Amino acid sequence: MAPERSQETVTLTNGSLNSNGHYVEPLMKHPLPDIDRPYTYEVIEQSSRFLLERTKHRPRIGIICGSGLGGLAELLKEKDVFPYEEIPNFPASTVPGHAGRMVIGLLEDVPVICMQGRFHCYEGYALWKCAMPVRVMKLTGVTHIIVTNAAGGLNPAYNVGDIMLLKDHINMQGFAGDSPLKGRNDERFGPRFPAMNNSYDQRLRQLAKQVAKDIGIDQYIREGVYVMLGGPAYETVAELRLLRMLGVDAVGMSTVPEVMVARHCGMTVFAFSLITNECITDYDAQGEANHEEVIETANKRQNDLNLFVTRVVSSMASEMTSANGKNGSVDEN
Ligand SMILES: O=P(O)(O)O[C@@H]1C[C@H](O)[C@@H](CO)O1
Ligand code: HPA
Repeated sequence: MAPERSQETVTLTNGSLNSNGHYVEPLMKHPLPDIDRPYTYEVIEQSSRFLLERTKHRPRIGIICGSGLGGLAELLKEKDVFPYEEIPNFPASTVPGHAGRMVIGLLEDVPVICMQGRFHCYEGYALWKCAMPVRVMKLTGVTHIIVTNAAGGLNPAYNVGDIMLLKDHINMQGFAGDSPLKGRNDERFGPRFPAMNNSYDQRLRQLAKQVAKDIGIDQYIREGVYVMLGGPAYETVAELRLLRMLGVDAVGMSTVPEVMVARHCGMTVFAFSLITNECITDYDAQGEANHEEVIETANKRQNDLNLFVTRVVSSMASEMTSANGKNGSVDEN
């Protein structure tokens, strides 16, 4: 519609015309476009309050379930289940193998909050939005987070079905100037310039290795470096060869934003990749990476992984109890 010139100023969608008919930019409250403007503390608080008002549990341990690994949430007892579409400010989960629910309950007798399905940037979400549930967990009382994913094995010594404990990651998006921590920083979450070395807690890795030994799956345990690429396409041979030269052991499409946000707000992090497929680094190979294989491997390894995570959570809760007299629940404060 043509603007009305006879008025002093005329409002357009993004700005206005002044009395001389010149377009005037709208006053920007913040110099960043929406995609780089993360939810405020108050918005995150609204989501966490929604959960706290609807569950009696007060977990200090959070779990993010990767592709095909959401079966763990089914094991929770006395559980309260919240589909993402019911939680204020939550995005929708759109990927097969990601149920899209927050489940809060008891794993054995330890209270946990479990994301049954996560958000990926290839679904169209900004990195901060992919990781926003971590801040929601933080404000519900979570201090320790277990992040899991399905990943392609790039280290030639790895086999499909292995469990790689993350000792580090490469934040490839960061190389290109993107970050889940981009935009205005709220010190209530954490500092403007957080350190990222020692992101993957050494003690929890030791504990997990001991658990793997105790339950007889230590032959599958590896320790390595994970890289997140944007996806959704799997990698080319040349890309994989480059990543291997950079020291990458496993390739995926998630986890790094969540871990960065968790570390920013002071959480202790344990993360592992289930190696669901072998990365193809040979031009003559006939096979192709595909999501069906990823889900199939995850299903095959489900029982071992469920037991592994259950025991890791029990051991973590025992250590938290002996450290400060709390059993993994903020109830006990
Ligand atoms: O959510 P995760 O990282 O476990 O899922 C991986 C990465 C892609 O979403 C998908 C590719 O098959 O699996
Ligand atoms: N590449 C990237 N992401 C993945 C893979 C892979 O081979 N497998 C599971 N997620």
